[in-house]
Amino acid sequence: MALPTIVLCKFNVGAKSVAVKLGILGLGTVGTGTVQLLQDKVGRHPLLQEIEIYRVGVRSLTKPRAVELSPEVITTDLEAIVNDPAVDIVVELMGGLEPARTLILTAIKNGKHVVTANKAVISRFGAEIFTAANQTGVYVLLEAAVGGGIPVIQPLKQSLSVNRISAIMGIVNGTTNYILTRMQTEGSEFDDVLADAQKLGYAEADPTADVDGLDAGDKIAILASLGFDGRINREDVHCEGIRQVTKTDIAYSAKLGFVIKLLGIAQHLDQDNSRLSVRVHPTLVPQTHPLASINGVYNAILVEGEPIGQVMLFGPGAGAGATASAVSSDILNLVATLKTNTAKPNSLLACRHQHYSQITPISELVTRFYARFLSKDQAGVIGRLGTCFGNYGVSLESVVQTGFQGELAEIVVVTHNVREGDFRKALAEIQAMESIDSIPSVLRVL
Ligand SMILES: NC(=O)C1=CN([C@@H]2O[C@H](COP(=O)(O)OP(=O)(O)OC[C@H]3O[C@@H](n4cnc5c(N)ncnc54)[C@H](OP(=O)(O)O)[C@@H]3O)[C@@H](O)[C@H]2O)C=CC1
Ligand SMILES: N[C@@H](CC=O)C(=O)O
Ligand code: NA
Repeated sequence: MALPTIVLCKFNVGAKSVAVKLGILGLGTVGTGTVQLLQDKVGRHPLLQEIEIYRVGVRSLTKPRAVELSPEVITTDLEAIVNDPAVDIVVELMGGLEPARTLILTAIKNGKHVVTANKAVISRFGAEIFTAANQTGVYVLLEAAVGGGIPVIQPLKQSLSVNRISAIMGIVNGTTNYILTRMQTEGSEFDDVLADAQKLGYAEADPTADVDGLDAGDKIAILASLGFDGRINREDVHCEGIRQVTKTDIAYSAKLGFVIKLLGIAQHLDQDNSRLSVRVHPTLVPQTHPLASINGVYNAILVEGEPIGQVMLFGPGAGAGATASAVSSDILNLVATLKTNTAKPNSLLACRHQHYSQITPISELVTRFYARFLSKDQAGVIGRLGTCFGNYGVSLESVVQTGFQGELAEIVVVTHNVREGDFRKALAEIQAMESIDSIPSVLRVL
Protein backbone atom coordinates (compact mmCIF):
# COMPACT_ATOMS: atom_id res chain seq x y z
CA MET A 1 0.00 0.00 0.00
CA ALA A 2 1.32 3.44 -0.87
CA LEU A 3 2.29 5.92 1.79
CA PRO A 4 -0.07 8.86 2.16
CA THR A 5 1.20 12.10 0.66
CA ILE A 6 3.54 13.97 2.98
CA VAL A 7 2.72 17.63 2.78
CA LEU A 8 5.32 19.07 5.08
CA CYS A 9 8.41 17.13 5.88
CA LYS A 10 10.27 17.15 9.18
CA PHE A 11 12.65 14.40 8.07
CA ASN A 12 14.91 16.72 6.10
CA VAL A 13 16.26 18.67 9.04
CA GLY A 14 19.76 17.87 7.93
CA ALA A 15 22.53 16.51 10.09
CA LYS A 16 22.07 18.32 13.38
CA SER A 17 25.14 19.17 15.34
CA VAL A 18 23.22 20.33 18.41
CA ALA A 19 21.64 18.00 20.96
CA VAL A 20 18.19 16.62 20.19
CA LYS A 21 15.83 18.10 22.78
CA LEU A 22 13.27 15.90 24.51
CA GLY A 23 10.05 17.10 26.10
CA ILE A 24 8.97 14.24 28.37
CA LEU A 25 5.35 14.22 29.57
CA GLY A 26 5.13 12.19 32.79
CA LEU A 27 7.65 11.17 35.43
CA GLY A 28 5.96 8.14 36.99
CA THR A 29 7.12 4.53 36.75
CA VAL A 30 8.05 4.65 33.06
CA GLY A 31 9.08 8.32 32.93
CA THR A 32 11.44 7.86 35.87
CA GLY A 33 12.90 4.67 34.37
CA THR A 34 13.43 6.44 31.05
CA VAL A 35 15.14 9.50 32.58
CA GLN A 36 17.38 7.20 34.66
CA LEU A 37 18.35 5.23 31.56
CA LEU A 38 18.99 8.34 29.43
CA GLN A 39 21.13 9.87 32.19
CA ASP A 40 23.20 6.74 32.69
CA LYS A 41 25.02 6.80 29.34
CA VAL A 42 28.20 4.85 30.00
CA GLY A 43 28.45 1.61 28.04
CA ARG A 44 25.28 2.28 26.06
CA HIS A 45 24.74 3.48 22.49
CA PRO A 46 26.85 6.59 21.67
CA LEU A 47 23.79 8.40 20.25
CA LEU A 48 22.65 8.89 23.86
CA GLN A 49 25.31 11.62 24.03
CA GLU A 50 23.27 13.60 21.50
CA ILE A 51 20.15 13.79 23.67
CA GLU A 52 19.16 16.55 26.08
CA ILE A 53 16.34 16.08 28.57
CA TYR A 54 15.05 19.59 28.01
CA ARG A 55 11.66 19.62 29.74
CA VAL A 56 9.73 17.13 31.89
CA GLY A 57 6.02 17.66 32.58
CA VAL A 58 4.36 16.41 35.76
CA ARG A 59 1.21 16.99 37.76
CA SER A 60 2.87 17.75 41.11
CA LEU A 61 6.04 19.78 41.69
CA THR A 62 6.29 18.74 45.33
CA LYS A 63 6.26 14.95 44.89
CA PRO A 64 9.60 13.34 45.78
CA ARG A 65 11.36 12.05 42.62
CA ALA A 66 13.89 9.24 42.22
CA VAL A 67 15.83 11.20 39.59
CA GLU A 68 17.80 14.42 39.71
CA LEU A 69 16.65 17.10 37.31
CA SER A 70 17.32 20.81 37.61
CA PRO A 71 14.25 22.78 38.71
CA GLU A 72 13.88 24.66 35.41
CA VAL A 73 13.49 21.34 33.57
CA ILE A 74 10.41 20.22 35.54
CA THR A 75 7.11 21.95 34.91
CA THR A 76 3.39 21.41 35.32
CA ASP A 77 2.72 23.27 32.07
CA LEU A 78 2.57 20.37 29.61
CA GLU A 79 1.03 22.51 26.88
CA ALA A 80 4.08 24.76 26.96
CA ILE A 81 6.27 21.70 26.30
CA VAL A 82 4.39 20.59 23.19
CA ASN A 83 4.28 24.17 21.91
CA ASP A 84 7.94 24.94 22.62
CA PRO A 85 9.77 25.37 19.26
CA ALA A 86 13.00 24.11 20.84
CA VAL A 87 11.56 20.63 21.57
CA ASP A 88 12.35 18.07 18.83
CA ILE A 89 10.73 14.94 20.28
CA VAL A 90 7.78 14.70 22.66
CA VAL A 91 7.86 11.55 24.81
CA GLU A 92 4.38 10.91 26.20
CA LEU A 93 4.55 8.78 29.35
CA MET A 94 1.60 10.13 31.28
CA GLY A 95 -1.08 7.59 30.26
CA GLY A 96 -4.85 8.05 30.00
CA LEU A 97 -6.84 9.41 27.08
CA GLU A 98 -6.97 13.13 27.82
CA PRO A 99 -5.01 15.34 27.96
CA ALA A 100 -2.59 12.81 26.38
CA ARG A 101 -4.45 12.72 23.04
CA THR A 102 -4.61 16.51 22.70
CA LEU A 103 -0.98 16.97 23.73
CA ILE A 104 0.18 14.36 21.18
CA LEU A 105 -1.88 15.99 18.42
CA THR A 106 -0.55 19.44 19.32
CA ALA A 107 3.03 18.14 19.28
CA ILE A 108 2.43 16.62 15.83
CA LYS A 109 0.82 19.83 14.55
CA ASN A 110 3.96 21.63 15.71
CA GLY A 111 6.15 19.27 13.66
CA LYS A 112 7.52 17.24 16.57
CA HIS A 113 8.13 13.51 16.45
CA VAL A 114 6.37 11.59 19.21
CA VAL A 115 7.28 8.55 21.28
CA THR A 116 4.51 7.10 23.42
CA ALA A 117 3.94 4.13 25.72
CA ASN A 118 0.21 4.81 25.73
CA LYS A 119 -1.67 1.90 24.18
CA ALA A 120 -5.03 3.23 25.38
CA VAL A 121 -4.70 6.43 23.37
CA ILE A 122 -3.17 4.76 20.29
CA SER A 123 -5.74 1.95 20.10
CA ARG A 124 -8.61 4.45 20.32
CA PHE A 125 -7.25 7.50 18.52
CA GLY A 126 -4.57 5.94 16.32
CA ALA A 127 -6.41 6.84 13.11
CA GLU A 128 -6.52 10.52 14.04
CA ILE A 129 -2.96 10.54 15.39
CA PHE A 130 -1.29 8.70 12.48
CA THR A 131 -3.23 10.64 9.86
CA ALA A 132 -2.02 13.87 11.46
CA ALA A 133 1.54 12.52 11.72
CA ASN A 134 1.63 11.43 8.07
CA GLN A 135 0.26 14.79 6.96
CA THR A 136 2.83 16.70 9.00
CA GLY A 137 5.65 14.34 8.12
CA VAL A 138 6.60 13.21 11.60
CA TYR A 139 6.83 9.77 13.20
CA VAL A 140 4.84 8.42 16.14
CA LEU A 141 6.71 5.46 17.64
CA LEU A 142 5.23 3.18 20.29
CA GLU A 143 7.50 0.23 21.04
CA ALA A 144 6.73 0.44 24.78
CA ALA A 145 2.98 0.34 24.22
CA VAL A 146 2.91 -3.43 23.63
CA GLY A 147 4.93 -6.05 25.46
CA GLY A 148 6.80 -3.49 27.59
CA GLY A 149 10.50 -4.09 26.93
CA ILE A 150 9.97 -6.78 24.28
CA PRO A 151 10.75 -5.52 20.78
CA VAL A 152 7.52 -6.39 18.97
CA ILE A 153 6.27 -3.24 17.21
CA GLN A 154 9.46 -2.68 15.20
CA PRO A 155 9.84 -6.41 14.35
CA LEU A 156 6.28 -6.44 12.97
CA LYS A 157 6.93 -3.21 11.02
CA GLN A 158 10.36 -4.21 9.78
CA SER A 159 11.95 -7.65 10.30
CA LEU A 160 8.72 -9.63 9.80
CA SER A 161 6.98 -7.26 7.42
CA VAL A 162 7.35 -9.37 4.27
CA ASN A 163 5.54 -12.32 5.83
CA ARG A 164 1.86 -13.08 5.30
CA ILE A 165 0.70 -13.11 8.91
CA SER A 166 -1.98 -15.65 9.82
CA ALA A 167 -2.05 -15.27 13.62
CA ILE A 168 -0.65 -13.16 16.43
CA MET A 169 -1.40 -14.42 19.90
CA GLY A 170 0.16 -13.69 23.20
CA ILE A 171 0.31 -12.88 26.84
CA VAL A 172 0.37 -9.10 26.60
CA ASN A 173 -0.57 -8.02 30.11
CA GLY A 174 2.05 -8.45 32.81
CA THR A 175 -0.25 -7.68 35.73
CA THR A 176 -2.76 -10.43 34.95
CA ASN A 177 -0.04 -12.93 34.08
CA TYR A 178 1.62 -12.14 37.41
CA ILE A 179 -1.71 -12.63 39.21
CA LEU A 180 -2.62 -15.88 37.40
CA THR A 181 0.88 -17.29 37.95
CA ARG A 182 0.78 -16.64 41.68
CA MET A 183 -2.78 -17.93 41.99
CA GLN A 184 -1.60 -21.08 40.24
CA THR A 185 1.67 -21.66 42.08
CA GLU A 186 0.77 -20.42 45.57
CA GLY A 187 -3.00 -20.66 45.64
CA SER A 188 -2.96 -16.95 46.57
CA GLU A 189 -6.02 -14.74 46.68
CA PHE A 190 -6.63 -12.46 43.72
CA ASP A 191 -6.75 -9.18 45.72
CA ASP A 192 -3.44 -9.76 47.58
CA VAL A 193 -1.58 -10.51 44.38
CA LEU A 194 -3.07 -7.48 42.62
CA ALA A 195 -1.79 -5.25 45.45
CA ASP A 196 1.73 -6.66 44.93
CA ALA A 197 1.55 -6.03 41.16
CA GLN A 198 0.59 -2.42 41.89
CA LYS A 199 3.50 -2.00 44.34
CA LEU A 200 5.90 -3.38 41.72
CA GLY A 201 4.76 -0.76 39.18
CA TYR A 202 3.23 -3.24 36.71
CA ALA A 203 -0.41 -2.24 37.03
CA GLU A 204 -2.08 0.71 35.32
CA ALA A 205 -3.09 3.72 37.44
CA ASP A 206 -6.57 2.19 37.36
CA PRO A 207 -5.90 -1.58 37.52
CA THR A 208 -9.36 -2.45 36.23
CA ALA A 209 -7.90 -1.87 32.75
CA ASP A 210 -5.52 -4.77 33.44
CA VAL A 211 -7.90 -7.07 35.28
CA ASP A 212 -10.82 -6.67 32.86
CA GLY A 213 -8.72 -7.35 29.79
CA LEU A 214 -8.98 -3.79 28.40
CA ASP A 215 -5.22 -3.15 28.45
CA ALA A 216 -4.65 -6.45 26.61
CA GLY A 217 -7.44 -5.44 24.22
CA ASP A 218 -5.65 -2.17 23.43
CA LYS A 219 -2.44 -4.09 22.79
CA ILE A 220 -3.87 -6.83 20.58
CA ALA A 221 -5.71 -4.15 18.57
CA ILE A 222 -2.36 -2.45 17.92
CA LEU A 223 -0.63 -5.73 17.01
CA ALA A 224 -3.52 -6.71 14.73
CA SER A 225 -3.36 -3.39 12.91
CA LEU A 226 0.36 -3.96 12.25
CA GLY A 227 0.15 -7.66 11.40
CA PHE A 228 -2.99 -7.51 9.29
CA ASP A 229 -2.34 -4.13 7.73
CA GLY A 230 -5.55 -2.30 8.50
CA ARG A 231 -6.93 -0.10 11.23
CA ILE A 232 -8.87 -1.83 13.98
CA ASN A 233 -11.97 -0.33 15.50
CA ARG A 234 -11.22 -0.80 19.21
CA GLU A 235 -14.91 -1.34 20.01
CA ASP A 236 -14.95 -4.44 17.78
CA VAL A 237 -12.34 -6.19 19.97
CA HIS A 238 -14.08 -8.65 22.30
CA CYS A 239 -12.50 -8.34 25.80
CA GLU A 240 -12.92 -10.55 28.84
CA GLY A 241 -10.71 -10.26 31.92
CA ILE A 242 -9.68 -12.64 34.69
CA ARG A 243 -12.13 -11.78 37.47
CA GLN A 244 -14.14 -14.95 36.83
CA VAL A 245 -11.09 -17.23 36.95
CA THR A 246 -11.13 -19.12 40.24
CA LYS A 247 -8.73 -21.38 42.07
CA THR A 248 -11.16 -24.21 41.34
CA ASP A 249 -10.86 -23.70 37.57
CA ILE A 250 -7.09 -23.42 37.80
CA ALA A 251 -7.01 -26.77 39.63
CA TYR A 252 -9.39 -28.54 37.20
CA SER A 253 -7.45 -27.15 34.23
CA ALA A 254 -4.21 -28.53 35.64
CA LYS A 255 -5.80 -31.98 36.02
CA LEU A 256 -6.90 -31.81 32.39
CA GLY A 257 -3.39 -30.77 31.21
CA PHE A 258 -3.90 -27.00 30.80
CA VAL A 259 -2.83 -23.71 32.38
CA ILE A 260 -5.09 -20.65 32.31
CA LYS A 261 -3.62 -17.59 30.59
CA LEU A 262 -5.14 -14.29 29.53
CA LEU A 263 -4.48 -14.30 25.78
CA GLY A 264 -4.83 -11.59 23.18
CA ILE A 265 -5.51 -13.30 19.87
CA ALA A 266 -5.72 -11.89 16.35
CA GLN A 267 -6.11 -14.49 13.62
CA HIS A 268 -7.61 -15.21 10.26
CA LEU A 269 -10.45 -17.69 10.75
CA ASP A 270 -10.40 -19.08 7.19
CA GLN A 271 -7.79 -20.25 4.71
CA ASP A 272 -8.85 -17.48 2.29
CA ASN A 273 -8.22 -14.81 4.99
CA SER A 274 -11.79 -13.52 4.60
CA ARG A 275 -12.54 -13.28 8.33
CA LEU A 276 -10.34 -11.72 11.04
CA SER A 277 -10.97 -12.36 14.74
CA VAL A 278 -9.43 -10.03 17.36
CA ARG A 279 -10.18 -10.83 20.97
CA VAL A 280 -8.96 -11.14 24.58
CA HIS A 281 -10.09 -13.79 27.02
CA PRO A 282 -8.77 -16.16 29.67
CA THR A 283 -7.85 -19.33 27.81
CA LEU A 284 -6.98 -22.89 28.75
CA VAL A 285 -3.58 -23.38 27.12
CA PRO A 286 -2.19 -26.93 26.76
CA GLN A 287 0.75 -27.36 29.16
CA THR A 288 2.95 -28.25 26.18
CA HIS A 289 2.21 -25.02 24.26
CA PRO A 290 5.04 -22.43 24.17
CA LEU A 291 2.82 -19.80 25.85
CA ALA A 292 2.02 -22.11 28.79
CA SER A 293 5.41 -21.63 30.42
CA ILE A 294 5.38 -17.80 30.34
CA ASN A 295 5.02 -16.83 33.97
CA GLY A 296 5.04 -13.80 36.25
CA VAL A 297 5.24 -10.35 34.69
CA TYR A 298 6.74 -11.84 31.53
CA ASN A 299 4.92 -11.41 28.23
CA ALA A 300 5.28 -13.42 25.04
CA ILE A 301 3.91 -12.87 21.58
CA LEU A 302 3.69 -15.73 19.11
CA VAL A 303 3.57 -14.63 15.49
CA GLU A 304 2.65 -17.09 12.74
CA GLY A 305 3.43 -16.15 9.18
CA GLU A 306 4.39 -17.41 5.76
CA PRO A 307 7.13 -18.21 5.00
CA ILE A 308 8.68 -17.76 8.44
CA GLY A 309 6.49 -20.18 10.43
CA GLN A 310 6.30 -19.42 14.15
CA VAL A 311 8.32 -16.75 15.97
CA MET A 312 7.94 -16.15 19.69
CA LEU A 313 9.05 -12.85 21.21
CA PHE A 314 9.50 -13.15 24.95
CA GLY A 315 10.57 -10.80 27.75
CA PRO A 316 9.51 -8.49 30.57
CA GLY A 317 6.13 -6.98 29.73
CA ALA A 318 6.02 -4.20 32.32
CA GLY A 319 8.09 -2.37 34.91
CA ALA A 320 10.26 0.72 34.89
CA GLY A 321 13.54 -0.51 33.40
CA ALA A 322 12.09 -2.85 30.78
CA THR A 323 9.64 -0.26 29.51
CA ALA A 324 12.31 2.46 29.55
CA SER A 325 14.40 0.24 27.28
CA ALA A 326 11.62 0.24 24.66
CA VAL A 327 10.93 3.99 25.02
CA SER A 328 14.62 4.78 24.68
CA SER A 329 15.03 2.60 21.59
CA ASP A 330 12.30 4.65 19.89
CA ILE A 331 14.02 7.86 20.99
CA LEU A 332 17.32 6.63 19.54
CA ASN A 333 15.61 5.70 16.27
CA LEU A 334 14.32 9.26 16.00
CA VAL A 335 17.64 10.81 17.01
CA ALA A 336 19.32 8.79 14.28
CA THR A 337 16.67 9.98 11.80
CA LEU A 338 17.07 13.60 12.84
CA LYS A 339 20.82 13.29 12.48
CA THR A 340 20.54 11.80 8.99
CA ASN A 341 20.34 14.12 6.05
CA THR A 342 17.30 12.70 4.26
CA ALA A 343 14.22 14.30 2.81
CA LYS A 344 12.29 11.04 2.55
CA PRO A 345 10.25 9.40 5.32
CA ASN A 346 11.21 5.85 6.21
CA SER A 347 8.12 3.80 5.33
CA LEU A 348 9.22 1.06 7.73
CA LEU A 349 8.91 3.52 10.64
CA ALA A 350 5.75 5.36 9.56
CA CYS A 351 2.17 4.08 9.74
CA ARG A 352 1.09 3.07 6.23
CA HIS A 353 -2.50 1.81 6.30
CA GLN A 354 -5.66 3.90 6.24
CA HIS A 355 -8.59 1.49 5.82
CA TYR A 356 -10.32 -0.41 8.64
CA SER A 357 -10.20 -4.20 8.90
CA GLN A 358 -13.52 -5.98 9.27
CA ILE A 359 -13.62 -7.90 12.58
CA THR A 360 -15.73 -11.07 12.83
CA PRO A 361 -18.14 -11.14 15.83
CA ILE A 362 -17.20 -13.49 18.67
CA SER A 363 -20.36 -15.57 18.05
CA GLU A 364 -18.77 -16.75 14.77
CA LEU A 365 -15.58 -17.96 16.45
CA VAL A 366 -14.94 -21.70 16.26
CA THR A 367 -13.10 -22.90 19.35
CA ARG A 368 -13.04 -25.48 22.10
CA PHE A 369 -14.68 -24.64 25.45
CA TYR A 370 -14.25 -25.61 29.09
CA ALA A 371 -17.37 -25.29 31.25
CA ARG A 372 -18.02 -26.06 34.89
CA PHE A 373 -21.55 -26.88 36.06
CA LEU A 374 -23.02 -27.25 39.53
CA SER A 375 -25.93 -29.67 39.46
CA LYS A 376 -28.30 -31.34 41.84
CA ASP A 377 -27.04 -34.85 42.49
CA GLN A 378 -29.70 -36.57 40.38
CA ALA A 379 -29.43 -39.59 38.10
CA GLY A 380 -29.10 -38.79 34.38
CA VAL A 381 -27.80 -35.19 34.62
CA ILE A 382 -24.73 -35.92 32.52
CA GLY A 383 -26.93 -37.63 29.93
CA ARG A 384 -29.23 -34.59 29.73
CA LEU A 385 -26.21 -32.30 29.32
CA GLY A 386 -24.87 -34.52 26.52
CA THR A 387 -28.24 -34.60 24.73
CA CYS A 388 -28.66 -30.84 24.88
CA PHE A 389 -25.11 -30.25 23.62
CA GLY A 390 -25.69 -32.79 20.85
CA ASN A 391 -28.83 -30.92 19.72
CA TYR A 392 -26.65 -27.87 19.03
CA GLY A 393 -23.84 -29.78 17.34
CA VAL A 394 -21.52 -29.55 20.38
CA SER A 395 -19.46 -32.70 20.77
CA LEU A 396 -17.67 -33.37 24.05
CA GLU A 397 -13.99 -34.19 24.30
CA SER A 398 -14.13 -34.98 28.01
CA VAL A 399 -16.60 -34.99 30.88
CA VAL A 400 -15.40 -35.13 34.49
CA GLN A 401 -17.47 -35.32 37.64
CA THR A 402 -14.98 -35.12 40.44
CA GLY A 403 -16.27 -33.25 43.36
CA PHE A 404 -19.10 -31.87 45.37
CA GLN A 405 -19.66 -28.34 46.59
CA GLY A 406 -22.00 -28.91 49.53
CA GLU A 407 -25.03 -30.72 48.12
CA LEU A 408 -24.15 -29.90 44.55
CA ALA A 409 -22.20 -32.13 42.15
CA GLU A 410 -19.50 -30.46 40.10
CA ILE A 411 -19.30 -31.43 36.43
CA VAL A 412 -16.57 -30.18 34.10
CA VAL A 413 -16.71 -30.61 30.34
CA VAL A 414 -14.27 -29.80 27.54
CA THR A 415 -15.78 -29.64 24.06
CA HIS A 416 -14.39 -30.24 20.60
CA ASN A 417 -14.35 -27.25 18.26
CA VAL A 418 -17.75 -25.60 18.06
CA ARG A 419 -19.20 -22.34 16.75
CA GLU A 420 -19.44 -20.06 19.79
CA GLY A 421 -23.00 -18.95 18.99
CA ASP A 422 -24.19 -22.60 18.98
CA PHE A 423 -22.37 -23.36 22.22
CA ARG A 424 -23.97 -20.35 23.94
CA LYS A 425 -27.46 -21.45 22.82
CA ALA A 426 -26.84 -24.89 24.32
CA LEU A 427 -25.60 -23.28 27.56
CA ALA A 428 -28.73 -21.10 27.80
CA GLU A 429 -30.90 -24.21 27.53
CA ILE A 430 -28.79 -26.11 30.09
CA GLN A 431 -28.92 -23.16 32.49
CA ALA A 432 -32.73 -23.42 32.42
CA MET A 433 -32.75 -27.15 33.33
CA GLU A 434 -34.29 -27.92 36.69
CA SER A 435 -31.32 -30.12 37.67
CA ILE A 436 -28.71 -27.43 36.96
CA ASP A 437 -27.98 -25.03 39.82
CA SER A 438 -25.47 -22.78 38.03
CA ILE A 439 -22.67 -22.57 35.48
CA PRO A 440 -19.87 -20.84 37.44
CA SER A 441 -17.36 -20.78 34.62
CA VAL A 442 -17.09 -20.94 30.88
CA LEU A 443 -13.60 -20.55 29.35
CA ARG A 444 -12.23 -20.99 25.85
CA VAL A 445 -9.57 -23.62 25.14
CA LEU A 446 -6.70 -23.01 22.71
N1 LIG B 1 4.06 0.80 34.24
C1 LIG B 1 4.42 -0.03 33.27
O1 LIG B 1 5.05 -1.06 33.51
C2 LIG B 1 4.08 0.29 31.87
C3 LIG B 1 3.35 1.42 31.53
N2 LIG B 1 3.07 1.69 30.23
C4 LIG B 1 2.37 2.91 29.87
O2 LIG B 1 3.21 4.01 30.18
C5 LIG B 1 2.42 5.14 30.52
C6 LIG B 1 2.85 5.66 31.89
O3 LIG B 1 2.64 4.63 32.83
P1 LIG B 1 3.23 4.74 34.31
O4 LIG B 1 4.57 5.34 34.27
O5 LIG B 1 3.05 3.39 34.89
O6 LIG B 1 2.20 5.76 34.97
P2 LIG B 1 2.36 6.56 36.35
O7 LIG B 1 0.97 6.75 36.86
O8 LIG B 1 3.36 5.93 37.22
O9 LIG B 1 2.96 7.98 35.89
C7 LIG B 1 2.21 8.93 35.20
C8 LIG B 1 3.00 10.24 35.16
O10 LIG B 1 2.31 11.17 34.37
C9 LIG B 1 2.06 12.38 35.10
N3 LIG B 1 0.71 12.83 34.73
C10 LIG B 1 -0.40 12.08 34.57
N4 LIG B 1 -1.43 12.85 34.22
C11 LIG B 1 -0.95 14.12 34.17
C12 LIG B 1 -1.54 15.37 33.87
N5 LIG B 1 -2.84 15.48 33.57
N6 LIG B 1 -0.75 16.47 33.91
C13 LIG B 1 0.56 16.37 34.22
N7 LIG B 1 1.17 15.21 34.51
C14 LIG B 1 0.41 14.10 34.48
C15 LIG B 1 2.14 11.99 36.55
O11 LIG B 1 2.56 13.14 37.28
P3 LIG B 1 2.88 13.09 38.87
O12 LIG B 1 4.12 12.25 39.00
O13 LIG B 1 3.12 14.51 39.24
O14 LIG B 1 1.68 12.46 39.49
C16 LIG B 1 3.19 10.89 36.52
O15 LIG B 1 4.48 11.44 36.61
C17 LIG B 1 0.97 4.67 30.45
O16 LIG B 1 0.44 4.96 29.18
C18 LIG B 1 1.09 3.16 30.62
O17 LIG B 1 0.03 2.45 30.04
C19 LIG B 1 3.51 0.89 29.20
C20 LIG B 1 4.23 -0.23 29.47
C21 LIG B 1 4.54 -0.63 30.83
N1 LIG C 1 -0.27 -2.60 33.12
C1 LIG C 1 0.44 -3.12 32.01
C2 LIG C 1 1.73 -2.38 31.90
C3 LIG C 1 2.33 -2.52 30.59
O1 LIG C 1 1.77 -2.27 29.56
C4 LIG C 1 0.72 -4.60 32.24
O2 LIG C 1 0.50 -5.08 33.33
O3 LIG C 1 1.13 -5.28 31.28
NA1 NA D 1 7.51 -3.52 23.25
